[in-house]
Amino acid sequence: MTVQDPILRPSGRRAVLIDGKAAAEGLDQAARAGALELTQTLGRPPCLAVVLAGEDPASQVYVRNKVRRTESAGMISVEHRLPASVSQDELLALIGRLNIDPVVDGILVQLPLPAGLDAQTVVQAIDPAKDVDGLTAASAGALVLGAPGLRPCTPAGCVYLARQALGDLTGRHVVVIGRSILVGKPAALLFLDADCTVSLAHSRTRDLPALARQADILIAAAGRPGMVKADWIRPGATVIDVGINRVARPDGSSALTGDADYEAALDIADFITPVPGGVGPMTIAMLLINTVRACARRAGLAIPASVAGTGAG
Ligand SMILES: NC(=O)C1=CN([C@@H]2O[C@H](COP(=O)(O)OP(=O)(O)OC[C@H]3O[C@@H](n4cnc5c(N)ncnc54)[C@H](OP(=O)(O)O)[C@@H]3O)[C@@H](O)[C@H]2O)C=CC1
Ligand SMILES: Nc1nc(=O)c2c([nH]1)NC[C@@H]1CN(c3ccc(C(=O)N[C@@H](CCC(=O)O)C(=O)O)cc3)C=[N+]21
Ligand SMILES: [Mg+2]
Repeated sequence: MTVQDPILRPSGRRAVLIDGKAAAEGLDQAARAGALELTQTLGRPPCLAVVLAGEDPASQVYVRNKVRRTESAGMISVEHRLPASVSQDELLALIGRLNIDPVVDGILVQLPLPAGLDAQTVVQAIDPAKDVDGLTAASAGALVLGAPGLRPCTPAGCVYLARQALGDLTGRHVVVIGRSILVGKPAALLFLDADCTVSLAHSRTRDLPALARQADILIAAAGRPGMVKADWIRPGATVIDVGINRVARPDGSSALTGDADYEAALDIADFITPVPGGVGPMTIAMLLINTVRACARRAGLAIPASVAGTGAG
């Protein structure tokens, strides 16, 4: 009898990649169909306003992608670029104008904000009806209560990809690493809503590798490249890697990498999301879906059938 390495999958089969880019393209098409329907009913397309303060290069890349995909889904994108020196009051005044602008359906304030600005104050100024990031107190409260509302995009993307790999998620143990307001905390609530058993881990969690090994679905959202080692993963688990880390390569160029030791994880997990091409594209897809939903709700119309089953909430 040969003794199997308890970690390595006996068959030697490698994990199946969950293709977030393909899933996101499907959702973009759904958003496009919904946007077209609303355009015909309302006589104007759904509109997303993106507020970008400062010059953070990563934020500029994301915002460019958001604008491009919003427009190719047949929606209007209005970009508001402000200098890093913008005052809190100027930013709040802009939010106030966007809140009362009848043709603006969604408002996204790109985070992080430059030093000196208080992100919570600015985000909480957004009209909850236009809160396509799902970050206002009203949206967070609706998520806790299980009431209808706009759900945070990245966590909604994680649930969507987990369902794509596994189907029904009932009873699965989900371990979320990271408790931020943007990702970890709402991800825990959304998986709870999907009838999973959820553990929410963070930097003070004791023996995180042992907890992670209990996960059927491991959500890595700590922002620590390569943190999730092979022996943190239960053989056959699903790994959803939210981390977006830019790391320097020996030749001086830079590469994008997630929070999992990806190459090693391929031998242990059954399903894994790559970085890039995993959760990242899904975040933008859910933003487009939320913009369609916000537009329909604001107009008192039913959510278009093409997007009704796609997002969360
Ligand atoms: N794919 C996408 O669309 C998106 C990707 N991201 C990426 O996801 C990652 C997380 O983002 P975000 O939530 O905003 O980050 P934050 O820095 O706001 O939060 C990180 C969380 O991870 C926890 N953490 C950090 N280090 C450890 C550790 N060693 N062990 C356990 N927990 C740890 C922190 O714990 P504590 O609270 O105790 O400090 C904190 O709760 C980043 O890489 C970010 O770039 C973010 C948004 C969207
Ligand atoms: N208010 C707010 N809402 C956000 O949702 C928000 C934010 N602020 N601040 C920053 C984070 C990060 N984020 C990403 C979105 C898309 C990709 C994405 O498309 N990534 C591509 C690669 C992009 C690249 O090459 O850099 C991929 O993973 O394949 C990544 C990360 C949204 N965030
Ligand atoms: Mg297996």
